[in-house]
Amino acid sequence: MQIGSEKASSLDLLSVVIVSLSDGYGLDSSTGDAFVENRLLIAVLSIVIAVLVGCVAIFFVRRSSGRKPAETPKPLVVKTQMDTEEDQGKKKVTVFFRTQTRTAEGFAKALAEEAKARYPNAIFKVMDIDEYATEDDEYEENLKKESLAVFFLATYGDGEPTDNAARFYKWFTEVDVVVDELLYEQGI
Ligand SMILES: Cc1cc2nc3c(=O)[nH]c(=O)nc-3n(C[C@H](O)[C@H](O)[C@H](O)COP(=O)(O)O)c2cc1C
Repeated sequence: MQIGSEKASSLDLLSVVIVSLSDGYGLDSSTGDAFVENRLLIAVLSIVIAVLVGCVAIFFVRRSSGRKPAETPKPLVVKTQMDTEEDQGKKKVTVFFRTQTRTAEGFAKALAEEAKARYPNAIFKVMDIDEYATEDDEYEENLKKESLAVFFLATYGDGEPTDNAARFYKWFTEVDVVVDELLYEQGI
């Protein structure tokens, strides 16, 4: 080790520290000596590690710079068979049911099956009236889109609607009053 005459390398400095530490803490002096003797090996290992770290860094930098910015996903528009058929100008017929013990549902499905077989140019759909709309306004909005609507509605008590039709029944009777008033005003 030549400190003073030539500029000391960092390995020289490390050797001095390890030798003095091994002396100072009463460690086996061979530890420090072994380090000093294997300086070349340590130097080579340090270079190899530095090169490896550099390669890994370059790899990550290239990978991140090569990545395209995330594109905003386009809304997925899937045309259902129903949409396509509607585009072709087919009539849309919905068979509604309201039921307590499923008799009306059975009738609605039977009618739709029979009608499908007889009228291939129309689209038939069977639907629980309770699932047709979530808001009252939607009944009118959706019904306007139907070419034809058929209702199988079971009644209970004194001609009262079933539980699953209470909301539709309320809307329908209110609309009925409005329609009656309009007809009355027009003298019909
Ligand atoms: C307790 C009870 C009350 C009924 N009340 C009426 C009624 O007020 N008016 C009516 O037309 N039918 C009434 N029905 C007949 C049902 O509407 C009929 O059985 C219907 O097919 C039942 O349909 P669902 O199985 O789809 O619920 C009543 C039936 C039961 C069992």
